[in-house]
Amino acid sequence: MSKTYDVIVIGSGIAATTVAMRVSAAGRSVAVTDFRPYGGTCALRGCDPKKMLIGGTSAADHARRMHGKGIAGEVRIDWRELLEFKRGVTDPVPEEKEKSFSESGIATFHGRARFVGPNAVEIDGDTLEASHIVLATGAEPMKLGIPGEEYLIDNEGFLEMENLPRRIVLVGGGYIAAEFSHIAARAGAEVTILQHGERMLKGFDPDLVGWLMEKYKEIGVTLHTGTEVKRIGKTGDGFRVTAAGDGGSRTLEADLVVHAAGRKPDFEPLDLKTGGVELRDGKLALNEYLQSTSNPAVYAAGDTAQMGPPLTPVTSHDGNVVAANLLEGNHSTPNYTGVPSVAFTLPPLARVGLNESEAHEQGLKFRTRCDRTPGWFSTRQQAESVSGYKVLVEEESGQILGAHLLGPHADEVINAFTLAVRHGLTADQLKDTIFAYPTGASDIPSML
Ligand SMILES: Cc1cc2nc3c(=O)[nH]c(=O)nc-3n(C[C@H](O)[C@H](O)[C@H](O)COP(=O)(O)OP(=O)(O)OC[C@H]3O[C@@H](n4cnc5c(N)ncnc54)[C@H](O)[C@@H]3O)c2cc1C
Ligand SMILES: NC(=O)c1ccc[n+]([C@@H]2O[C@H](COP(=O)([O-])OP(=O)(O)OC[C@H]3O[C@@H](n4cnc5c(N)ncnc54)[C@H](O)[C@@H]3O)[C@@H](O)[C@H]2O)c1
Repeated sequence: MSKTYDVIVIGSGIAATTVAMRVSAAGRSVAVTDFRPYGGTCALRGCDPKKMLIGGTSAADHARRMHGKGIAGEVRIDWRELLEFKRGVTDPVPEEKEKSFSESGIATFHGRARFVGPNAVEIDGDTLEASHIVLATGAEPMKLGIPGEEYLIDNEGFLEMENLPRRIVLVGGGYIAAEFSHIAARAGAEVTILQHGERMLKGFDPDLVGWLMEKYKEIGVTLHTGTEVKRIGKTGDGFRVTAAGDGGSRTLEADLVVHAAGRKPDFEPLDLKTGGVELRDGKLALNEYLQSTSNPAVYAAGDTAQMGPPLTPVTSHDGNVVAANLLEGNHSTPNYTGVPSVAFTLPPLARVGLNESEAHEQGLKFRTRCDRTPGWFSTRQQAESVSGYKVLVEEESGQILGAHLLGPHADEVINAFTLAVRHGLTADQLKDTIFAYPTGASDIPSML
C-alpha cells in the first residue's frame, strides 16, 4: 500500500533539511529519505569533519611557526586523537538529525528513492506518493574511467582513516586536494598532488594561488601539474599510480590514493525517466524557480540542482527558494550574487565576486589594488610568511566588484567583502567603516 504526503524530500543534507523543516513548519506533511546516515555531505563527509581536522593541524602549525618566538618544544599530531575529537562532533549528527525531523512531524525513511511515476517514488519496497517531490540528492565523486579506479578512497574514506599513511597521492588539484594535502602534510605524511590542469585551484585568483604555492613547497607537498592519472595498480602493501604529463609518463608508489578530481550528481539510480524529469546537457532541466521544466511536481536544490556553485551556503539558499515556492506558488528565484568561497589551506585562500578575467569579459572598467602583505601586523602577529590581497573596484560607481584574500584571517575577512559585493557597497563606504583593531578586518581600509 502506498503512503501519501504533501512533499517527499530525497536526501538529508542541508538542502533537504532546509526544505523539509520549512515546509513541515507550515503544516504540510513531509517525508524524508536517505540511503546513508542522516546529515549529508557537509556535516558528515565534507565541511565540518574537514574543519575539525584543520583545527588540529592549524594548532600544530601555529605552534611550529611560533617556535623560537616564545613557544618551545616539538609539537606532534596524534592522528587517532584528532580523529576521535572529530568523531565527538560528527558521530552524533545522524541520530540528532533524525530526532529533529521526527519531533517536527516529518516521516523518516532509510533507503534509496527511485521514481516509479511522476508523483511517486519507491524506497525499499515502500511506495510513497506526493504532490511534490524535491531532489536534494547532492553530488558524488566523478567516475574517472581508469583502470584501478576501485583503489581510490574518496573524501569520506580520507576523513575517516584510522591511521595516517606515510605516502599519500591526491588525484586532482581543486578544493579537496588543496585542503587534504595541507592536513596530511602538517600531520607528517609525504604528499603528492597530480593535477591535470595547469595550476591548482583554478577558481581562485592566479596570483594569490601562486603565492600560496610557496607554502606548499615549505610544507613539502609535491605538485605535478599538467599531469593526468591513467592507472592505479595494487602492489604488495600499497599502490602504483601511473600518470601522463608534458614530461612523459610518471610512476609513483603510494600507501593511499585519494579521489580529489571533482564531484557531480549521480542521477542514474533515481530513474528520472520514469518520473518524467528531463536532463539538459547532463544537468537537471530546471526553470528559474528550481522546478523541473518537464515535471512541475519536481523541484531540486543544492549540489544536485547545479544552478549555483556547489557550496553549503548555496544549498541552504536553494532550499529556502524551493520551500517558498512550494508554500506560496512559484515566485522566489535564487540570487547567487557574491557567493564567497574559501579553500581552507593554512593560511586560507578566499574569494568573492569577480576576478579580473571575469570583469574584463563583462566589459567593466575597474581599478585593481593588489599587494603581498607579509610585513603587515596581522600577518606578523601570526608568525605567518604568506599573505596578500587583490581588490577590484568599478571605476564609475566605486563599487567593490571582487575581493581575493590570502592570509591568516582571509576566511573571516572575506565575509565583510561579501556584504559589500552582495549589497553594492562602495570602496569609500568600506573605507569609512570603523573596524575593531587589531583584527583581520582592520586591514580592509588599507586594501582599498
Ligand atoms: C570534502 C568536502 C569538503 C567540503 N567543504 C566545504 C566547505 O568548507 N564549505 C562549503 O561551503 N562547502 C563545502 N563542501 C561542499 C558541500 O559539502 C556541499 O555543497 C553540500 O554539502 C551539498 O549539500 P546538499 O544538501 O546539496 O547535498 P548532500 O549534503 O550531499 O546530501 C545529499 C544526500 O542525498 C542522499 N541521496 C542521494 N541520492 C539519494 C537517493 N536516490 N535516495 C535517497 N538518498 C539519496 C545522499 O546519501 C546524501 O546524503 C565540501 C564538500 C566536500 C566533498
Ligand atoms: N572549501 C570548500 O568550499 C570545499 C572544499 C572541498 C570541496 N568542495 C566542493 O566539492 C567539490 C569537489 O571538490 P574537488 O576538489 O574534488 O573538485 P574540484 O572541481 O575543485 O577540482 C577537481 C580537480 O581535479 C582535476 N582532475 C580531474 N580529473 C583528473 C585526473 N584524472 N587526473 C588529474 N587531475 C584531475 C581537475 O582539473 C580539477 O582541477 C568542489 O567543486 C567544491 O564545490 C568545497
